Amino acid sequence: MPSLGRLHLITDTRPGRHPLAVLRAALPVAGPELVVQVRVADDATDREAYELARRVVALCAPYGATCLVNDRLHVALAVGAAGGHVGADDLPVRAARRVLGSTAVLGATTREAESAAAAVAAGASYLGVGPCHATSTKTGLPAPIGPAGVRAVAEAVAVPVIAIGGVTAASVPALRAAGAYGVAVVGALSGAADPARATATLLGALTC
Ligand SMILES: Cc1ncc(COP(=O)(O)OP(=O)(O)O)c(N)n1
Ligand SMILES: Cc1ncsc1CCOP(=O)(O)O
Ligand SMILES: [Mg+2]
Repeated sequence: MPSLGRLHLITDTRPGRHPLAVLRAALPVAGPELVVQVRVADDATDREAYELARRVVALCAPYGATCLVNDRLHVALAVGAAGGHVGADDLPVRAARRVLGSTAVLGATTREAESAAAAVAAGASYLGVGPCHATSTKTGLPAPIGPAGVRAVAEAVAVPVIAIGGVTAASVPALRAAGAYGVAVVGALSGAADPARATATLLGALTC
């Protein structure tokens, strides 16, 4: 299993956003610490997901960064991504592991200790835990769990915990202190005036 980067950049494909420009800015700064999760809107076609993922894989390779694909594991396999991420509406973790194979990176979403342990037992190699804080990027989420919720999960499992939801550089120290191995962000990089600088700031908070 490849070692996991600490900064997970989730592609922002909302109108007016520029996921590949953000990625091009982040890659030289973060290199192998960057995990790029290709996430497209639910109504995007598989072809659109494939074309974006194919480009992300090619951009990541020279920097040693990792590409994962959210939800659509057939796209992950088709583009040669390192793995995928699944949540409650996606393939169950055990089925996802069967699809991706034993050596792939497989992330699973969880927000409490019991389901976290079950996801790891089923084959998850890391956990996406949140929402930690309020976010405007995804609707319909339960209340934020905060650093205390992250701690409860991190204490229950031995795999890396990636905190997600409203994460900024300012919130990273408390999440790290709670046991998060890394963070996943959309807005903190996609909405930054200077994504390269924002990447450096987030990385600095993650690795100090
Ligand atoms: C790192 C990480 N954590 C959580 C999620 C959320 O996954 P999911 O609950 O399946 O929701 P969607 O992202 O599919 O809308 C994630 N993508 N990444
Ligand atoms: C996909 C997802 N799942 C939980 S929060 C979230 C979005 C996180 O986006 P942001 O970093 O902009 O809050
Ligand atoms: Mg999902």
